Amino acid sequence: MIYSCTLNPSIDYVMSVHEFEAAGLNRAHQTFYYPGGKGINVSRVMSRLGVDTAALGFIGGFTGEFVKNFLSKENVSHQFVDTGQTTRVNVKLKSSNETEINGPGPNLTENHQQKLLEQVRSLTEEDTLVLAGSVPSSLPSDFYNTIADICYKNGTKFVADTSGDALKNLIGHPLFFLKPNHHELGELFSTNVDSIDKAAHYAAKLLDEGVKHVVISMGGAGAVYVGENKRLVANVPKGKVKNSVGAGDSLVSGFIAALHKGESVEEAFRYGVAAGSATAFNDDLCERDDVENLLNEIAISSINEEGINQ
Ligand SMILES: Nc1ncnc2c1ncn2[C@@H]1O[C@H](COP(=O)(O)OP(=O)(O)OP(=O)(O)O)[C@@H](O)[C@H]1O
Ligand SMILES: O=P(O)(O)OC[C@@]1(O)O[C@H](CO)[C@@H](O)[C@@H]1O
Repeated sequence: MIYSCTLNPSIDYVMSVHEFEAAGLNRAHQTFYYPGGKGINVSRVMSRLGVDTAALGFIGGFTGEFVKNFLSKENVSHQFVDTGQTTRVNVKLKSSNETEINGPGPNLTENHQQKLLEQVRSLTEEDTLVLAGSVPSSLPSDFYNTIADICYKNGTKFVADTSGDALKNLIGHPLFFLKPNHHELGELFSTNVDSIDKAAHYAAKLLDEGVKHVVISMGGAGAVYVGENKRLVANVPKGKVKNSVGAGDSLVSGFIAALHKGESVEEAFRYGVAAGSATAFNDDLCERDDVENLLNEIAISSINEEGINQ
């Protein structure tokens, strides 16, 4: 089973405003409410792609009820630890560009933490855990590492999608899959990753640190895969970007879902990029048909010492 874990879920309140004016009264012409948080997005996409999944994490209050009901309606299983505190609402403001305001997290006690860690301890080598998103400030800063260590001990495949210190502290742990975007990769190595070659170069360093599969997403500029004896590059399909929220999570989900179905690394990479773009071209997260309709538009080439090999 593929589990996701979201330490800091949300309701994503999406507001579209024609011409946003800071410090003025703006009226939205369209609004949506979605369950949010990176792990939850991974599970929603996973389920749409036909792979069994369950969402773990911390949730509470009336907003938490909304998230749970929404997931249940979509047939996404969930086993959240109840915090008794209102899950945050993250504002996604769409106008000529996108502005996000993400709320803080809940106050999580030792008891909450132990309940979640107990669930992680019950996973086996048959399972994959995708831990994704920010760490509420009430948790120890090495909480990702604690979960990574439990997974390593139990043979559970561990996938992480986070940034900043949580990402930095994880380096050196054996990870099954990591998908930083090129900015996050640059931050890790204190450099500017502004080309496919540089992305492949620094992604390979993550392999040396024990990561099995690395994908570097570069927004509209393509994506790079680096794994054992393999370096690949993908273009992204052309289309009108409506929503970048959850595009990275969709890539993670598509890649894991395809590998889980027994696809090759090349096909899983293509599937992941298609899922990312299908979400970018949609108001909500991608549907399976949207993803599969884009597969033909994505070319995968290998990168060798001399550059890209068509
Ligand atoms: N302009 C674009 N055109 C087509 N696809 C895109 C575009 N921007 C993003 N995508 C799709 O979304 C994927 C993830 O994008 P990006 O590199 O922005 O990741 P991210 O920063 O992790 O995303 P997020 O904004 O969800 O956090 C890309 O690999 C691609 O598939
Ligand atoms: O505050 P975090 O945990 O870093 O990110 C949370 C978030 O922005 O990430 C998802 C998109 O990737 C959204 O659904 C959600 O609102």
